[in-house]
This record gives sequence, structure tokens and C-alpha cells, in this order.
Amino acid sequence: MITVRVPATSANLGPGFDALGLALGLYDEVEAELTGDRVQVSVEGEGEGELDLGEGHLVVRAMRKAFDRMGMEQPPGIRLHCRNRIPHARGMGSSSAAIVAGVLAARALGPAGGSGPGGSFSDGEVFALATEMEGHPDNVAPCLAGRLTISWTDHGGSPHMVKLTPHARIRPVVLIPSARLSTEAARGLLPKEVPHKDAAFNAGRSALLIAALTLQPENSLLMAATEDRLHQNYRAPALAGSADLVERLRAVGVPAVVSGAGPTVLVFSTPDTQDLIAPEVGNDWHIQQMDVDPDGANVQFPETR
Ligand SMILES: Nc1ncnc2c1ncn2[C@@H]1O[C@H](COP(=O)(O)OP(=O)(O)OP(=O)(O)O)[C@@H](O)[C@H]1O
Ligand SMILES: N[C@@H](CCO)C(=O)O
Repeated sequence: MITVRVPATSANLGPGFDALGLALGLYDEVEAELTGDRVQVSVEGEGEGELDLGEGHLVVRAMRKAFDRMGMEQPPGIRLHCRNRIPHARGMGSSSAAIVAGVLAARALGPAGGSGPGGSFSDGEVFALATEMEGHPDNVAPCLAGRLTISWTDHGGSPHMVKLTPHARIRPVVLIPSARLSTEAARGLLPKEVPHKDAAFNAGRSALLIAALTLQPENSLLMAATEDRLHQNYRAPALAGSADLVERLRAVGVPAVVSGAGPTVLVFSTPDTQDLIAPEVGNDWHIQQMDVDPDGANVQFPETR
């Protein structure tokens, strides 16, 4: 039996739509083994009593895809125990985490017993398969690698990433509501085309954000660098309270954005702004300061536990 640990992630970070992502110190753990003749899934925490416990479970679906991709015969029996802490459909990368967990579990339980770079299923192939299932690389990249990632897809459709280290002054804070919003519904609100001036605006802000998060974490730069014109306004009708909260926080000088497809709000707090957050946030939100996860997903084999 192996255990896969996968971090929550926040994508977009304001202007970096489908490109930027941050790994957070909140983890799902999946114990997996090949056994018996059927799929048995148990879930503890998020999704308990809600999720499909058979072939339809997202981790199982990702394992099946990975076994196919590795050219391995499908094992009839899979046993999973999932300890879920990442909230679902809140913009904290729960689906990417489940997909990455499944692909890494399948690789670890597959013929090569967990091939790394140069093995029969490389890290690049893991990234590509997880991105194909998720649809975009911005949550998958930090989930696999940790820290702050810039990800993109080349003309052949393969994903790539660069990993950066956020400055130690940056303390991410997430404000999590109880309401959910599926990524699919949130993507359905986006227009097919945007004005050129808005695209240019976001290009500049994204570049500035990388500088502000890694080199110059000054609040005035973070405020400008977290402005967005490509997705948050279009999604505002479905984000109701989150859009209002982002506006209220920004009005008092706190660099707040919608986390992923929402509705969680992400703040890049610094020692200068951390005390400004709580007074703007009502009781309906769970406030959590987060560490940045440094290393991304990992697999523990029995001998390493
Ligand atoms: N640990 C899990 N196990 C099984 N299914 C999961 C798990 N996590 C998420 N899912 C599935 O993915 C859905 C949420 O995915 P969705 O892409 O809508 O949101 P998200 O990944 O939480 O947010 P975002 O992509 O904006 O960060 C859940 O409703 C559930 O069906
Ligand atoms: N970039 C994605 C992240 C959520 O999966 C979006 O905003 O739709």
C-alpha cells in the first residue's frame, strides 16, 4: 500500500488566468493498493457521504487513465482510503489534487513501482495526463511541484512549468465561504473574446505580479499586480459575496483576488496588511492563514513511512 499526499492550490492569482498557481499547506491524503476484484473507496472529511465510491470516483478515474497510458492491464481491484481536507468546488484546486493523487498512485503501483525522471512514466507524462484531465495546467503545476508556478501549454498541447519561490514576507490567507461554484459553471460565464486593451492590461499585471511576489513584496505593487480584467468581473454574478468581499478588502488596501474559479478569496497579506483583513470579513467566511507548500505532491512507499 502507498500513500499519496497532495496540496491544495490557488490558480490565476488575479491577472494570471490559466497560467499562475500557488501551492498551499493544506493536504489530501490517499492510501491506495491493488487488491481483490472490485473498487472499494472510503472517504473521510470533504466529500464524505457525497462522492461516488466506485469507478466514478475522480481518483479512481485518474488511476484508470494512467494505467491505460502506461500500457498496463487494468487491475480489477483497487482499494482507496481518502482523507480529504481540501474543500470541494471552492477554488482551492480539489479536482487537480484528486487527479494528481490518482495518476501518482497508479504510477507508484504500476509495473515500474514509481518511476521518476527517465522511468517508464516520467514526471512530464504525469503532468501531461493530469493537465489533460483537468483541462488547464495552472492548478496541476503547483500541486505537482509546490511553491509558485508559471505554467503554459506548447503548440503540440504539452504543458510546461517554471517554479519560483515566493518572498518570505508574503503570507497567503484564504477566506472560504460555504457556497460552492464548480469550475465548469464558472468557465461557462467567460466570453469567447476580450478587448485587446484588457489582454494588454493583464499581460502587464501578470508580469508585475511575479516581480512583486518574488522580489519586491511591497503592498503598493501587490495592489496593482493583482488587478484583473479577464475573468473576475465576468464571473461576478456567480460569485456574489466573493466579488463584494474582494472589493471591500481592496478598498482598504488589501490585495485580494478570487482564488481559482472561486468562490474562495485569496489575499497576499504582508506584515503591513494582515490586521486589515478580519474586520472586513463577516462570520460567513472561514479565515485561514496558509503556508506555501514547498515541494508539491509526494508518494510514501511502505518502507519510507
Ligand atoms: N478528493 C476528491 N475526490 C473525488 N472527487 C473530487 C475530489 N476533489 C474534488 N472532486 C470532484 O471535483 C469537483 C470539484 O472540482 P472543481 O474543478 O469544480 O472545483 P475545484 O477543483 O475545487 O476548484 P478550482 O478548480 O477552481 O480550484 C467536486 O465536486 C468533486 O466532484
Ligand atoms: N484557471 C482556472 C482555474 C480553476 O480551475 C479557471 O479560472 O477557470
